[in-house]
Amino acid sequence: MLPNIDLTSTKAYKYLTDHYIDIVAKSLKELFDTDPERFEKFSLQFEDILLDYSKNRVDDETIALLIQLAKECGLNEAIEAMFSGEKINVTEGRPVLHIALRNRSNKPILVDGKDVMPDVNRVLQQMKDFSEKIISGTWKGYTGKAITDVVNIGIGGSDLGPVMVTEALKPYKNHLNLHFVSNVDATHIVETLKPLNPETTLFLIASKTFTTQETMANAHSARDWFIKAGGKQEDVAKHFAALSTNSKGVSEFGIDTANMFEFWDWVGGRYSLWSAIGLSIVLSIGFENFEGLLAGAHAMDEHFKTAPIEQNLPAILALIGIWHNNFFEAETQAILPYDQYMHRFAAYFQQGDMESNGKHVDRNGNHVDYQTGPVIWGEPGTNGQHAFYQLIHQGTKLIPCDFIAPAQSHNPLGEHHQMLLSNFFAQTEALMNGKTEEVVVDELKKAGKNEEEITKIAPFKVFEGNRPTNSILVKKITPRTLGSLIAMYEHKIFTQGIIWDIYSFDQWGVELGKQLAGKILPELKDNAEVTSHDSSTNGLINHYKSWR
Ligand SMILES: O=P(O)(O)OC[C@H]1O[C@H](O)[C@@H](O)[C@@H](O)[C@@H]1O
Repeated sequence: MLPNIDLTSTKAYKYLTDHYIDIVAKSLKELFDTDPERFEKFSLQFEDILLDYSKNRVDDETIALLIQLAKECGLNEAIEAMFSGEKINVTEGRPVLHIALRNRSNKPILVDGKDVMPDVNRVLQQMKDFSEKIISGTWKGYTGKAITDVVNIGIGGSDLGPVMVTEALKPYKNHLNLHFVSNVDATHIVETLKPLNPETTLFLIASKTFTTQETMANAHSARDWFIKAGGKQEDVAKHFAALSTNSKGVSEFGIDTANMFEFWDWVGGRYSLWSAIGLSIVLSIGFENFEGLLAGAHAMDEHFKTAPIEQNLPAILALIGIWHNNFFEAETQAILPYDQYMHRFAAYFQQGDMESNGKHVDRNGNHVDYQTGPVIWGEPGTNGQHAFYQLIHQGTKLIPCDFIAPAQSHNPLGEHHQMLLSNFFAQTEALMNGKTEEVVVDELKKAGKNEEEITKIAPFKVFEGNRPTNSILVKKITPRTLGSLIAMYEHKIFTQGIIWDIYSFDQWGVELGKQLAGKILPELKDNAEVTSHDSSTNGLINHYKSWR
């Protein structure tokens, strides 16, 4: 079972509250000046991933206390509970076993006394066989032509992971064109289908539940498009496959269960890219590369499970995050990849983190009296620098940032990569050191400004600095490294959920909107005046009816 704790009553939390007062009085610059070992001390390496967390407002005592906090909150016991298949997703009565999907050791993992690994391996084999046929062109469409385009229809966890990974690993891509349709806005499917030929298009209907409104609507429209273009009902089997836990729903839709790639209720949607949901990834980069991704994640799983907290990358990232979130009262966390291929990484972890830890009820069902999950956001560097970094450097809000960059580019063109990385290094340095008034005045003097001009302009050019950042430098974005990176963030989220005493693996918060939309949909069918809601909702609906 997960440990029962009262976060703010732990000894470590109380010590950290006092310790915070000492730390806020010190600047990051001072911390570096007084400790020449800081980088060595506060950086960790796992395979080809270097995490430098020295540019955070922490000292030896902070780290020791944060580690104590993790221990008092039962992190080690919780890790053991997850890996051994305990039903730690209590509100849904399920284990949490995305780690089984990438368990390359094949050591048995039991759910209700049954090893899940044979099923995991069976579906992986099915994905391998299917993808080889599609990629090699031996699988033919209804007019005998090979598949050229794959459309994944899914939303949330059945979309974001595959989109993010296929983009991040584009250098490994084969000849197949990948498309992703998620939004119920018809524009998404209409625009996607416009250039496609039904004879050479394969649809993957990706939905854990196979009941999600958006996905079902898009799947039906895709099938209508296929039939309208000349495909027959019996041809559907050659052009539609399902990735789901719901075999009944799949056969009711008309997809042959031979074309169904199964997964299980112990895989959370936002943790499902390692499951059959990853079929679009396999089709895009081939099975071997997908195995590389799984192996990277598995290696990180082993590290998370076995490394002591002080050397444990996900745990340290989580603790630094808690320090900012609960003591510095930072509301958000930026994820800033200096890699164009990783442009959906932050969007992916918006779901991963915010759907997991956006909870205000603790594991006893009581309202928490402290902050939980942060707002996650970010864009790739250097684009972000020319958009929102102004606020990070000089705004009134504290924005802890994770900077991520590969040392080796997949596109070594001229000096581009050095330019990119010079920005990566410069930003965290600038955020840490800032620019004092003295330096600003000196620069203005050198630029020939007079006293009056200097007094006027100087305040605007001062940077306070002291802005915390993590730098995550990887050798190269390969399937293995990406797998490790994703798993690192997954376990960071897990660790924080444990310490905040919340359930990270349910998502009741997405239900209310769904229910209400289900109630409103029939009210939109005719032009009768709607009066069943508040005046705003009624007013909006009736106005919509008058305009359509
Ligand atoms: O794969 P499904 O079942 O279509 O769910 C898609 C998404 O639906 C909801 O928004 C949530 O439950 C998400 O966690 C999930 O990823």
